[in-house]
Amino acid sequence: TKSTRPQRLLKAVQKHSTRGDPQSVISAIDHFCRHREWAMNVGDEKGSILDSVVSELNPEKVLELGTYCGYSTVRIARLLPPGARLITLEFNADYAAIARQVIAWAGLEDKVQLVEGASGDWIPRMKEHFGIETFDFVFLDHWKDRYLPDTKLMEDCGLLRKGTVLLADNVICPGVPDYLEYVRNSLSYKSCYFKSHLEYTKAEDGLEKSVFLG
Ligand SMILES: Cc1ccc(Cc2cc(O)c(O)c(C(=O)NC/C=C/[C@H]3O[C@@H](n4cnc5c(N)ncnc54)[C@H](O)[C@@H]3O)c2)cc1
Ligand SMILES: [Mg+2]
Repeated sequence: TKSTRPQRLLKAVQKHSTRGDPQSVISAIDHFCRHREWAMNVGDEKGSILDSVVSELNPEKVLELGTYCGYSTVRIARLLPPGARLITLEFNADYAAIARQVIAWAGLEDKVQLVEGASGDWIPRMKEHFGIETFDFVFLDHWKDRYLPDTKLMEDCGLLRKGTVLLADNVICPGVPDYLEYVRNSLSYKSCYFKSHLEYTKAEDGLEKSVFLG
């Protein structure tokens, strides 16, 4: 039977990158998406902005919503200090299976916990199941109509603390108008927009960085 795009992306990683070398995995995926098949990874341009936000923050506890093939998981985890942990949620079993192999190939499985399930089910269980008090950094890149409800759910579950940084992908394309309106107008957030482009294209897109003020 015909392979899927994530399966072909994984093959490209295994063929064109070095096991245990996260940067080569990132470059292999970007090359595949630019020259073979576009895929909805945050990409190299927005990825550099993601890198700078993570490097500046040096987070211990990270949550990623929407793993897909694990590209941004690898980008974030490669920058985390020893002992830091990234929990990434993915409810599509096929994507989760590919992402696990990409993360393992990059040699980052010790820093990453991929949880197969829906954000709405797992956010309320973070404390009792993973012993998480609060997150230092959250990367939102899942279905766009879930950004706002999941942000409110994280607030309600006490998972955000003064200074927690939320970074949201695709705030222009596909766009997340309800989420943007919320974080830009709420007194509980200090928000700013990083203008960029939709991965591997010339279309405008960007990341919204929102600091929770408590
Ligand atoms: C019009 C238009 C269409 C597409 C684009 C291009 C474009 C560019 C982008 O960077 C994009 O991120 C997207 C995009 O749609 N991303 C959605 C990403 C979902 C992944 O997350 C998973 N997931 C979704 N909801 C949940 C959930 N609750 N709990 C756990 N996992 C979830 C899914 O299983 C997928 O693994 C699209 C641009 C413009
Ligand atoms: Mg995205």
